[in-house]
Amino acid sequence: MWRRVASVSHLTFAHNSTVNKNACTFKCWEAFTTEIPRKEKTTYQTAKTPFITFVLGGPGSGKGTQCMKIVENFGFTHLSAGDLLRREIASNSADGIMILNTIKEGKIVPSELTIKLIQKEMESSDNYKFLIDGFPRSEDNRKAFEQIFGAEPDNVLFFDCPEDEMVKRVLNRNQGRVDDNIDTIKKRLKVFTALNLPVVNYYLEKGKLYKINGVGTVDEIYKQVHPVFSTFNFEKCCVD
Ligand SMILES: Nc1ncnc2c1ncn2[C@@H]1O[C@H](COP(=O)(O)OP(=O)(O)O)[C@@H](O)[C@H]1O
Ligand SMILES: Nc1ccn([C@@H]2O[C@H](COP(=O)(O)OP(=O)(O)O)[C@@H](O)[C@H]2O)c(=O)n1
Ligand SMILES: [Mg+2]
Repeated sequence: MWRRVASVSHLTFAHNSTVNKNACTFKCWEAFTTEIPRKEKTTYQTAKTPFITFVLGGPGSGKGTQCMKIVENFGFTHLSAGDLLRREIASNSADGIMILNTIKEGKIVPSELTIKLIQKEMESSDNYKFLIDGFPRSEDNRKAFEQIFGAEPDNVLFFDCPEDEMVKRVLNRNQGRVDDNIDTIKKRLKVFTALNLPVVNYYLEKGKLYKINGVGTVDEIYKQVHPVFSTFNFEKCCVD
């Protein structure tokens, strides 16, 4: 039932969310009903079960903003695929120019490259709760992740936001991004509809999708997000 993935060696992956949830519940029980000797605590911390949430939504739908609030409240590590790719451009890596051109065109960077960056961050993290923001952006992203990690996300958030609202937000974002201009936004919206919505539908059919109304104030939207995670009792059981 459990599989250890060699490349993410400090994390133990479960095959489905039920198993993961039960593992977490068990740890809560353990932590609050027994005096745990130091040795057992160490064992628990080295055999962590990762909890993975994919965060999906169109450009400007509020993914990054809501991720910050989830991090504050539940102690997740936030991995934004776009931020990791932009960091790769800034580091003048061999792939930097290709990534820059792809982002300028609003297209999707080859899956293996994005996954390699995500994987590196997960490997170097002591945490086991990960928000993977802006990924998977295509069925190819999704399938490649499953193949490389041998795991699926525990749950998936989808911020549903009308196009005119997303365009307005992106044009006001002021982060100096090469893709936050009207020409690239139009391309990104087309890519979102053609390539990302099939991923959203895939997780909807699997019963893993939490569709969030992305219109309203940040706090109003977060009110819908909080219950998705509070059911897992992270605040109590998952203090690192
Ligand atoms: N609920 C909201 N209402 C208005 N503006 C928002 C809201 N949520 C986020 N923003 C702003 O919209 C822009 C895009 O948000 P961001 O979180 O970066 O979205 P995404 O990561 O989905 O592209 C940012 O400038 C952010 O401050
Ligand atoms: N999985 C991903 C995520 C982002 N990207 C690229 O990075 C760009 C910016 O992604 P982002 O997630 O930072 O964008 P927002 O939705 O936050 O505006 C995308 O438009 C793609 O060009 C990608 O190729 N593959
Ligand atoms: Mg973002």
